Amino acid sequence: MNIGIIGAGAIAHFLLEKINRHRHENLRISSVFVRNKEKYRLLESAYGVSLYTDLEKFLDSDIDLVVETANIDAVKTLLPSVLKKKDAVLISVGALADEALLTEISDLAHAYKHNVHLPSGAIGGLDLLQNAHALGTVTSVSLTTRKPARSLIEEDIDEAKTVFEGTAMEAIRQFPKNMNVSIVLSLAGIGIEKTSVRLVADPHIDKNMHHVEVIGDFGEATFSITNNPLPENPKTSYLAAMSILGTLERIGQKIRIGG
Ligand SMILES: NC(=O)C1=CN([C@@H]2O[C@H](COP(=O)(O)OP(=O)(O)OC[C@H]3O[C@@H](n4cnc5c(N)ncnc54)[C@H](OP(=O)(O)O)[C@@H]3O)[C@@H](O)[C@H]2O)C=CC1
Ligand SMILES: O=C([O-])CC(=O)C(=O)O
Repeated sequence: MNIGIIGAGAIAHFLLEKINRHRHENLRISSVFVRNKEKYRLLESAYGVSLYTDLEKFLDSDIDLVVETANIDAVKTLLPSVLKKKDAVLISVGALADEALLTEISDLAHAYKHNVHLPSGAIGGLDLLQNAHALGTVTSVSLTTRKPARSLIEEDIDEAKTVFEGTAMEAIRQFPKNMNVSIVLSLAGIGIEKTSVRLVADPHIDKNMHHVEVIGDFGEATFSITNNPLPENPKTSYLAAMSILGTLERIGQKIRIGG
């Protein structure tokens, strides 16, 4: 499968390394959509990709699918055009907290017969949550995220501090680079207004920690992960980048686990 990536930051570099540098058996990144070609010129020789600043030319290049690794604004402005021509994988899932965009995306995906894949990102347990929610019997979903203080706030603190407590909707508004996990969790479960979130800035940790609690008729489930950060962007967990690779590998499979 030939892939086009939007964005060329920490996650994009992870994918270029794992797919192109290590010569992935079934995947190849051939096109990268950027805002500034000069800034990313080295990618062409390092990974054998072509850079594009023109979205239509990028979409008409030799790609089967588009992977977004940019940010929420890029999803809002670019995804509608992408879906008219290609399937898409999104990591800045927080964009879909915007109900109007979610409806537009869903309508376009149906009209143009394209799929939108949302990787689980820096968390897990979404299969359980989706199954438990199938009959509408999940009563509570909560997420507690702890990140190194410097990823969340500028002030120096000595003790862990709750910097946000509220709904996933408000969490992604206030922390668009850190709370995408809360939106994929909401979409898999009971929704953006009902999923509760606590975000803690902790000066004593160097990993991104997520703790999910789900309660419903099925019983109760908890899921905790301590994520190593991506060196190029410590706000972003290594697993988030890996989850895109996992999603891409599963797209072509005939036997799907937990699907
Ligand atoms: N779902 C999840 O669990 C997670 C989601 N994320 C999200 O993934 C996204 C990528 O993360 P990461 O790689 O660490 O981020 P980086 O900041 O390292 O990289 C972002 C890249 O996107 C580019 N970019 C921004 N806007 C556009 C645009 N309109 N068109 C083309 N390129 C653009 C930037 O380029 P430029 O040089 O032009 O600024 C940069 O190259 C972020 O939105 C992050 O919040 C991260 C972790 C977990
Ligand atoms: O990478 C993480 O741990 C989570 C993150 O930034 C996000 O969800 O936006």
